[in-house]
Amino acid sequence: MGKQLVINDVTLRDGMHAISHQYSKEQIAELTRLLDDSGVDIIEATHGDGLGGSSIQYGFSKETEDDIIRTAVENAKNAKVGVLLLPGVGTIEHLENAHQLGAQVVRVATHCTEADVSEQHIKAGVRLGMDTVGFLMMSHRTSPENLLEEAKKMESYGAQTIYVVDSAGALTMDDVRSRVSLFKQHLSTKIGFHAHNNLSLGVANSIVAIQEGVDRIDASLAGMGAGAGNAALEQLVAVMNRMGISHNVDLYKVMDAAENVMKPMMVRPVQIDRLSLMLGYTGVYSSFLLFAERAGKEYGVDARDILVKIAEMNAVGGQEDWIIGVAQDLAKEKQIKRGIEI
Ligand SMILES: C[C@H](O)CC(=O)C(=O)O
Ligand SMILES: [Mn+2]
Repeated sequence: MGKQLVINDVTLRDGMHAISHQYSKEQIAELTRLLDDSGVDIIEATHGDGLGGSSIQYGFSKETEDDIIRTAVENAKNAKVGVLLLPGVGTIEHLENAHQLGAQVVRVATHCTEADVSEQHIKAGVRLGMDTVGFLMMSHRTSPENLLEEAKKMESYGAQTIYVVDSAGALTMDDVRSRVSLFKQHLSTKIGFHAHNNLSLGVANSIVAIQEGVDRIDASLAGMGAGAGNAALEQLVAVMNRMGISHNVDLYKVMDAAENVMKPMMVRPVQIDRLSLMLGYTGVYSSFLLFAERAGKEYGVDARDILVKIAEMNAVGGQEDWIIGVAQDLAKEKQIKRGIEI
């Protein structure tokens, strides 16, 4: 536990999902200053779905991509600013632009069984001299052995760090242990872990990952992130302090930032409620939460039933539009049943 853990904050990227990508420049500036002053090592700032994410499919962000990155870069004195890139949503041109604006870290994210689509983007990150990370999303949807095979592809493209990403907050502690320990045994890259708190395991799973030897951990102020949020930075730091795990973050500063600044900014409280719990329970992508909630209200159906169907369909990020179709089908079924009852 002696080594210094790198904290990659995602308040300004995963947190974008929780605010429907509507942070203002002023909010981005304030949160960046607080995070930077607290000692986090990396501040990731983009649309929730990464570079190029601002669109009808994922939802438009309030500020432009350039303004989000520029504002974070201007306000971070010590921390590196990072960006997320999903090949196909974002392009190498987006990455070159982000790099020009001062981003130093790129995390190239693919579904856990599709690492091969990351080759060009990882190579581009390396060519630009960026700290280049492979990010294997929805890691619960494949076996630890297969996840390792996908990670090896990212390693062969030049990724310097590779993440186990629990996008649905569906991994249990043993699931995290088995995945991270295989990475540790067989990869020569650094390793990271990204949690979601849907099953209330965000901090616990992060600690298991640290015990298994990860080098980087993601967290966000008050857990600000998709679904029930990520591992809450202030909670994680408190636990790490109790366990003697080395890191650079000041506990009081992140406690104050979470309580005084982050929580009042939340539009919908980031919490474990029946719908976010259902994401972890069924293994659905956390960023589907607000889409399912809206569709449930609009079509008069239980949003939990939408998530059950979406899980059966094995939906992945980018298939947000399926949610509307499922809600319409459920509404029709409900009408038919009512008709029969009448
Ligand atoms: C695009 C996703 O929001 C990336 C992420 O944070 C996850 O899969 O979890
Ligand atoms: Mn996430």
